[in-house]
Amino acid sequence: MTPPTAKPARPFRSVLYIPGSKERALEKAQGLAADAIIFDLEDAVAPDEKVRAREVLAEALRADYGKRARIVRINGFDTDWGRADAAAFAGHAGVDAVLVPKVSTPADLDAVAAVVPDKPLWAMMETALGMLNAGAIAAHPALQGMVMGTNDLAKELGSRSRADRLPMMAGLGLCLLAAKAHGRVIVDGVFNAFKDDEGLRAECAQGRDMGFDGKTLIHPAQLEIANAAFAPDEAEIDLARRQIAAFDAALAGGQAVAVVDGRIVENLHIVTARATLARAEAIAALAD
Ligand SMILES: CC(C)(COP(=O)(O)OP(=O)(O)OC[C@H]1O[C@@H](n2cnc3c(N)ncnc32)[C@H](O)[C@@H]1OP(=O)(O)O)[C@@H](O)C(=O)NCCC(=O)NCCSC(=O)C[C@H](O)C(=O)O
Ligand SMILES: [Mg+2]
Repeated sequence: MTPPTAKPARPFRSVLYIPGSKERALEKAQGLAADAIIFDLEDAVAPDEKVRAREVLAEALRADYGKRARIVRINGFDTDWGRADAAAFAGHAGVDAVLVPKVSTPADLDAVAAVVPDKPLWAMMETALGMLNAGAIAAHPALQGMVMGTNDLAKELGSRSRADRLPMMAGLGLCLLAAKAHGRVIVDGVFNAFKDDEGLRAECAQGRDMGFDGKTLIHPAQLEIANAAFAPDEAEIDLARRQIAAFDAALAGGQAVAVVDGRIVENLHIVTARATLARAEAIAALAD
């Protein structure tokens, strides 16, 4: 069975990691303004806690998380826990997708898909080999989304942390191209300094400019900034509406080009304008 992997219309502006071992945080997340939650069994859970966290999470996911997408990050299949994690959440009604860490080749996804044939998979993009194979990974039939793992990538590269993320750009760009080419969701990596709002705002703006669908987060205090950064603002919505109206009028007059605010508007710009309005509607629908 191949699970449906077409890019969902739902927004993924804010994707919050929650350690699977933290009951209080698991409960709190039911009321947080996250578009999606990554329930983590991998790096946020200590080795001695892995088995308990799996059991805690399987129970916690029976609760109502509303419209938030529920994604479980399992341990790798090269660890003592990965296969049992996958088996525990295959067929679990409270799980929308399974996130596979450190995906380097499509074969890493094949192995998990064999154990979890009923769920879409997401891939952590965080190894150098994964960057080089991004196109083949994005093309995998079970894949729905990609998550940048910029901490692990920096570790592999031996790069330094910079505000402009210059050392990350090749990897971010390769994964973006791959995700867009195959119609997958792609969300940016975490911003570790979770008390630095200005730094987070700048990194969200950069990610949005590049074309990411949203940002992964590590603390509830980061939600509002990501939700705002990855939503179309009033000016973008207004421009999209005016572009569509002007283009329709141009077409009615037998023209294929309109001009709005001194810039040309052609068919391709209307595709973007309609996508902006659709994103705004999908965000509004979350509140219904
Ligand atoms: C970073 C933290 C360790 C901070 O924890 P803490 O000091 O407890 O924070 P606060 O006291 O400010 O917490 C306030 C309340 O918020 C709740 N809380 C905290 N974090 C979360 C969360 N992530 N989700 C839901 N709720 C959360 C606390 O329970 C408090 O609630 P209350 O009791 O009602 O006051 C901590 O935030 C944390 O553990 N964050 C997640 C870290 C994590 O998941 N890391 C792994 C993912 S990052 C990664 O691996 C990326 C990738 O693989 C890569 O390579 O880059
Ligand atoms: Mg990682």
